[in-house]
Amino acid sequence: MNIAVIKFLGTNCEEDVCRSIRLAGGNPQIVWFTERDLSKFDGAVIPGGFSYGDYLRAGAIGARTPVIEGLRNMVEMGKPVLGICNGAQIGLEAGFSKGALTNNINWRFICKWVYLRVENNKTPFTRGYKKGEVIRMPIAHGEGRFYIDEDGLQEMYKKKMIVFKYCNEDGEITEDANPNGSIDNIAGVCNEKGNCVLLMPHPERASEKILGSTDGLLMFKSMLQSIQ
Ligand SMILES: NC(=O)CC[C@H](N)C(=O)O
Repeated sequence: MNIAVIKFLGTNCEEDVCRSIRLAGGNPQIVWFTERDLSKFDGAVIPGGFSYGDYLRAGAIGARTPVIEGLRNMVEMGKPVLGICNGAQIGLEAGFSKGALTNNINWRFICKWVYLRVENNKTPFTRGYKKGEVIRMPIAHGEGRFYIDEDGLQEMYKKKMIVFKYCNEDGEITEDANPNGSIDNIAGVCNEKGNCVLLMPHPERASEKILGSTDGLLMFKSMLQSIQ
Protein backbone atom coordinates (compact mmCIF):
# COMPACT_ATOMS: atom_id res chain seq x y z
CA MET A 1 0.00 0.00 0.00
CA ASN A 2 1.54 3.24 -1.15
CA ILE A 3 0.96 6.19 1.12
CA ALA A 4 1.95 9.73 0.17
CA VAL A 5 3.45 11.67 3.08
CA ILE A 6 3.15 15.32 2.13
CA LYS A 7 6.01 17.70 2.83
CA PHE A 8 5.71 21.49 2.86
CA LEU A 9 8.45 23.99 3.65
CA GLY A 10 8.59 23.71 7.42
CA THR A 11 7.06 20.24 7.86
CA ASN A 12 9.07 18.39 10.52
CA CYS A 13 7.22 15.16 11.35
CA GLU A 14 7.46 13.41 7.97
CA GLU A 15 10.17 10.89 8.93
CA ASP A 16 8.30 9.90 12.10
CA VAL A 17 5.11 9.40 10.09
CA CYS A 18 6.98 7.32 7.48
CA ARG A 19 8.38 5.15 10.28
CA SER A 20 4.91 4.57 11.75
CA ILE A 21 3.49 3.68 8.33
CA ARG A 22 6.34 1.18 7.83
CA LEU A 23 5.77 -0.30 11.29
CA ALA A 24 2.12 -0.71 10.37
CA GLY A 25 3.13 -2.56 7.18
CA GLY A 26 2.73 0.15 4.55
CA ASN A 27 5.00 1.77 2.01
CA PRO A 28 5.35 5.52 2.60
CA GLN A 29 6.77 7.98 0.11
CA ILE A 30 7.54 11.62 0.82
CA VAL A 31 5.85 13.91 -1.72
CA TRP A 32 6.58 17.63 -1.98
CA PHE A 33 3.89 20.32 -1.92
CA THR A 34 4.60 21.09 -5.58
CA GLU A 35 3.08 17.77 -6.78
CA ARG A 36 -0.49 18.01 -8.11
CA ASP A 37 -1.06 14.40 -9.10
CA LEU A 38 -1.41 11.89 -6.27
CA SER A 39 -3.42 9.37 -8.30
CA LYS A 40 -0.84 6.58 -7.92
CA PHE A 41 -1.22 6.57 -4.12
CA ASP A 42 -3.74 4.60 -2.04
CA GLY A 43 -3.89 7.21 0.70
CA ALA A 44 -2.08 10.20 2.16
CA VAL A 45 -0.88 11.61 5.47
CA ILE A 46 -0.24 15.32 6.02
CA PRO A 47 2.29 15.40 8.88
CA GLY A 48 2.86 18.06 11.50
CA GLY A 49 5.36 20.88 11.70
CA PHE A 50 5.47 24.57 11.06
CA SER A 51 4.71 24.92 7.37
CA TYR A 52 5.69 28.39 6.16
CA GLY A 53 6.52 29.32 9.75
CA ASP A 54 2.82 29.38 10.72
CA TYR A 55 2.68 32.82 9.08
CA LEU A 56 -0.78 34.35 8.65
CA ARG A 57 -2.48 31.40 10.38
CA ALA A 58 -1.06 27.92 10.89
CA GLY A 59 -1.85 25.94 7.73
CA ALA A 60 -3.18 28.90 5.72
CA ILE A 61 -0.30 29.03 3.23
CA GLY A 62 0.10 25.25 2.91
CA ALA A 63 -3.59 25.04 2.00
CA ARG A 64 -2.88 27.20 -1.05
CA THR A 65 -0.17 25.03 -2.63
CA PRO A 66 -0.47 22.70 -5.67
CA VAL A 67 -0.59 19.43 -3.70
CA ILE A 68 -3.96 20.41 -2.24
CA GLU A 69 -5.52 19.65 -5.64
CA GLY A 70 -4.23 16.07 -5.42
CA LEU A 71 -5.34 15.73 -1.82
CA ARG A 72 -8.79 17.13 -2.61
CA ASN A 73 -9.18 14.57 -5.40
CA MET A 74 -8.21 11.79 -2.98
CA VAL A 75 -10.70 13.01 -0.38
CA GLU A 76 -13.46 13.19 -3.00
CA MET A 77 -12.62 9.70 -4.29
CA GLY A 78 -13.00 8.34 -0.76
CA LYS A 79 -9.33 7.43 -0.29
CA PRO A 80 -8.05 7.71 3.30
CA VAL A 81 -6.40 11.06 4.10
CA LEU A 82 -5.06 11.84 7.58
CA GLY A 83 -3.99 15.30 8.75
CA ILE A 84 -1.92 15.40 11.94
CA CYS A 85 -1.45 18.65 13.86
CA ASN A 86 -0.12 21.13 11.27
CA GLY A 87 -1.58 18.65 8.75
CA ALA A 88 -4.97 19.06 10.42
CA GLN A 89 -4.57 22.84 10.29
CA ILE A 90 -3.80 22.62 6.56
CA GLY A 91 -6.72 20.23 5.99
CA LEU A 92 -9.18 22.54 7.71
CA GLU A 93 -7.82 25.59 5.89
CA ALA A 94 -8.39 23.63 2.67
CA GLY A 95 -11.98 22.95 3.73
CA PHE A 96 -11.69 19.15 4.02
CA SER A 97 -13.91 19.23 7.11
CA LYS A 98 -15.73 21.95 9.04
CA GLY A 99 -14.60 24.42 11.69
CA ALA A 100 -11.25 26.08 12.35
CA LEU A 101 -8.18 25.74 14.54
CA THR A 102 -7.09 28.86 16.35
CA ASN A 103 -4.76 29.95 19.16
CA ASN A 104 -4.77 27.90 22.35
CA ILE A 105 -6.89 29.61 24.99
CA ASN A 106 -3.78 30.44 27.08
CA TRP A 107 -1.84 31.73 24.04
CA ARG A 108 0.97 29.28 24.75
CA PHE A 109 2.54 26.40 22.86
CA ILE A 110 1.48 23.25 24.72
CA CYS A 111 3.51 20.04 24.61
CA LYS A 112 2.13 17.22 26.76
CA TRP A 113 0.53 13.79 26.84
CA VAL A 114 -3.26 13.73 26.68
CA TYR A 115 -6.06 11.18 26.81
CA LEU A 116 -8.50 10.96 23.93
CA ARG A 117 -11.90 9.30 23.73
CA VAL A 118 -12.83 7.70 20.41
CA GLU A 119 -16.19 9.21 19.46
CA ASN A 120 -16.46 7.74 15.97
CA ASN A 121 -14.88 4.39 15.18
CA LYS A 122 -16.40 4.12 11.72
CA THR A 123 -13.62 6.01 9.92
CA PRO A 124 -10.78 4.16 8.11
CA PHE A 125 -8.40 5.45 10.80
CA THR A 126 -10.43 4.51 13.88
CA ARG A 127 -12.01 1.19 12.91
CA GLY A 128 -9.45 -0.63 15.07
CA TYR A 129 -10.61 1.14 18.23
CA LYS A 130 -13.76 0.58 20.23
CA LYS A 131 -16.26 3.42 20.42
CA GLY A 132 -15.63 5.21 23.71
CA GLU A 133 -12.14 3.71 24.04
CA VAL A 134 -9.63 5.92 25.87
CA ILE A 135 -6.23 6.25 24.16
CA ARG A 136 -3.12 8.22 25.02
CA MET A 137 -0.82 10.30 22.80
CA PRO A 138 1.05 13.63 22.86
CA ILE A 139 0.03 17.05 21.64
CA ALA A 140 2.48 19.81 20.62
CA HIS A 141 0.85 22.91 19.23
CA GLY A 142 0.19 26.61 19.62
CA GLU A 143 -2.92 26.80 17.44
CA GLY A 144 -4.97 23.75 18.35
CA ARG A 145 -8.18 25.20 19.73
CA PHE A 146 -11.01 23.84 17.62
CA TYR A 147 -13.85 26.27 17.01
CA ILE A 148 -17.11 26.21 15.10
CA ASP A 149 -20.37 28.10 15.63
CA GLU A 150 -23.31 26.40 17.36
CA ASP A 151 -25.22 25.51 14.17
CA GLY A 152 -22.09 24.09 12.60
CA LEU A 153 -21.34 22.09 15.74
CA GLN A 154 -24.80 20.53 15.79
CA GLU A 155 -24.45 19.63 12.12
CA MET A 156 -21.11 17.97 12.84
CA TYR A 157 -22.65 15.88 15.63
CA LYS A 158 -25.55 14.90 13.40
CA LYS A 159 -23.21 13.81 10.62
CA LYS A 160 -20.85 12.02 13.04
CA MET A 161 -17.94 14.30 12.13
CA ILE A 162 -16.50 14.43 15.67
CA VAL A 163 -13.85 11.68 15.90
CA PHE A 164 -11.81 12.36 19.07
CA LYS A 165 -12.38 14.35 22.27
CA TYR A 166 -9.89 15.23 25.01
CA CYS A 167 -10.87 13.35 28.16
CA ASN A 168 -9.44 12.29 31.51
CA GLU A 169 -7.98 8.86 32.27
CA ASP A 170 -11.48 7.53 32.93
CA GLY A 171 -12.87 8.79 29.65
CA GLU A 172 -14.78 11.69 31.17
CA ILE A 173 -15.03 14.86 29.09
CA THR A 174 -14.01 17.47 31.66
CA GLU A 175 -12.73 21.03 31.45
CA ASP A 176 -9.51 19.96 33.18
CA ALA A 177 -8.83 17.43 30.43
CA ASN A 178 -9.16 20.09 27.74
CA PRO A 179 -5.62 21.35 27.07
CA ASN A 180 -6.35 24.20 24.67
CA GLY A 181 -9.94 25.39 25.10
CA SER A 182 -11.36 23.49 22.11
CA ILE A 183 -15.14 23.67 21.91
CA ASP A 184 -16.67 20.53 23.50
CA ASN A 185 -13.11 19.17 24.03
CA ILE A 186 -12.88 18.32 20.32
CA ALA A 187 -9.44 16.96 19.35
CA GLY A 188 -10.19 15.44 15.94
CA VAL A 189 -12.82 15.69 13.23
CA CYS A 190 -13.61 14.11 9.85
CA ASN A 191 -15.49 14.91 6.67
CA GLU A 192 -19.03 13.63 6.05
CA LYS A 193 -17.82 10.44 4.38
CA GLY A 194 -15.33 9.85 7.21
CA ASN A 195 -12.38 9.13 4.91
CA CYS A 196 -10.54 12.33 5.85
CA VAL A 197 -9.61 12.60 9.53
CA LEU A 198 -7.90 15.71 10.94
CA LEU A 199 -6.56 15.62 14.50
CA MET A 200 -4.25 17.75 16.66
CA PRO A 201 -2.59 14.93 18.73
CA HIS A 202 0.31 13.01 17.20
CA PRO A 203 -0.36 9.27 16.65
CA GLU A 204 3.14 8.83 15.16
CA ARG A 205 4.61 9.88 18.50
CA ALA A 206 2.65 7.09 20.17
CA SER A 207 3.53 4.24 17.80
CA GLU A 208 6.25 2.42 19.74
CA LYS A 209 6.57 1.17 23.29
CA ILE A 210 9.81 3.09 23.76
CA LEU A 211 7.92 6.33 23.07
CA GLY A 212 5.50 5.65 25.92
CA SER A 213 2.44 4.44 24.02
CA THR A 214 1.52 2.31 21.02
CA ASP A 215 -2.06 3.60 20.85
CA GLY A 216 -1.29 5.68 17.75
CA LEU A 217 0.04 2.79 15.68
CA LEU A 218 -3.47 1.39 15.44
CA MET A 219 -4.49 4.48 13.50
CA PHE A 220 -1.98 3.65 10.76
CA LYS A 221 -2.80 -0.07 10.87
CA SER A 222 -6.50 0.74 10.56
CA MET A 223 -5.75 2.98 7.58
CA LEU A 224 -3.84 0.23 5.78
CA GLN A 225 -6.48 -2.39 6.57
CA SER A 226 -9.17 -0.14 5.11
CA ILE A 227 -7.26 -0.06 1.81
CA GLN A 228 -6.94 -3.84 1.38
N1 LIG B 1 3.42 19.94 15.92
C1 LIG B 1 2.84 20.68 15.02
O1 LIG B 1 2.45 20.22 13.95
C2 LIG B 1 2.72 22.15 15.33
C3 LIG B 1 1.50 22.73 14.72
C4 LIG B 1 1.51 24.24 14.56
N2 LIG B 1 2.73 24.70 14.01
C5 LIG B 1 1.15 24.89 15.88
O2 LIG B 1 2.01 25.25 16.64
O3 LIG B 1 -0.03 25.03 16.13
